[in-house]
Amino acid sequence: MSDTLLQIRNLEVDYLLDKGAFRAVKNVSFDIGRGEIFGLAGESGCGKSTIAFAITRLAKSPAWVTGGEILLDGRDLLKLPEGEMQKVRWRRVGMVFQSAMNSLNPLMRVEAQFHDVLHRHTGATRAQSRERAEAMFKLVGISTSRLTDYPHQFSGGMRQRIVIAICLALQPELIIMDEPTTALDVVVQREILEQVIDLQRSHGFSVLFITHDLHLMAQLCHRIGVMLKGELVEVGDVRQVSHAPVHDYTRKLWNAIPQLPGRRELAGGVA
Ligand SMILES: Nc1ncnc2c1ncn2[C@@H]1O[C@H](COP(=O)(O)OP(=O)(O)OP(=O)(O)O)[C@@H](O)[C@H]1O
Repeated sequence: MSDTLLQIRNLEVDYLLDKGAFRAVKNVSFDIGRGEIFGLAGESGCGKSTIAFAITRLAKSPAWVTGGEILLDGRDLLKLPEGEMQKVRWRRVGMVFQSAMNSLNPLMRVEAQFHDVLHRHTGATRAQSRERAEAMFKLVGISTSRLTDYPHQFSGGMRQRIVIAICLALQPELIIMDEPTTALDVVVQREILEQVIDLQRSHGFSVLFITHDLHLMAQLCHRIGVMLKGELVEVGDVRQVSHAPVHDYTRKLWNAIPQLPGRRELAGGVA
């Protein structure tokens, strides 16, 4: 088994608009290793979410993948029949999106939502789902007595933890987190992300972490890719990208972060 879990090769994604095709992702290539937290940074509209949707093949019209490969353990996801791809989604590649809190069904008790996902993907019985749901609730720090509650009975932060718990219940090898906590206040954001990192360390899954918050990204990720207008302009380990950025745009991104008193400026990056 290779150390590389996901290989994105020369990915190109267009949005087919009335006025012609708009290329949102241009010849992008990067790898994510097993157990690696890979961050994708860049200003709004540079194509980060388009890549996340392409990996999961959840991109909807007018998005169109026009070129490249997305290899998961060497198999090109872009070539899988939809039925096979459904088995990959959640089971091997979990997703926590910005709007994840809203992805819970308001009319179903949380326990039933665990069962729904677990039964569909693993054929779990109700008792097995309950057991798994309890274990996951403990992991994300919510009392198991609340499994019978409805989503509206939880705070925003708790709902996001629940989505993460459901995602983890299937033990995916890769979790894509696209602005997973942006809608939450900073304290809750940090708490949740610290928890995800703890879980990542104990469970060893890989993470593709997408956020505007470069500072947070530098704290959480092993490697970072920086995007500009659909192109990946720099990829490197977190120390290199933050302390010795090669691309001018990466330097600009760092310099755009408000400096804390006493912070050193290093080669255009921050220390
Ligand atoms: N449904 C769509 N139709 C047309 N263009 C789109 C559509 N969705 C995204 N785009 C365009 O594709 C480009 C990439 O968008 P994308 O959402 O991937 O960027 P992003 O880096 O994730 O931004 P953000 O950080 O704001 O979420 C942008 O120029 C955007 O306007």
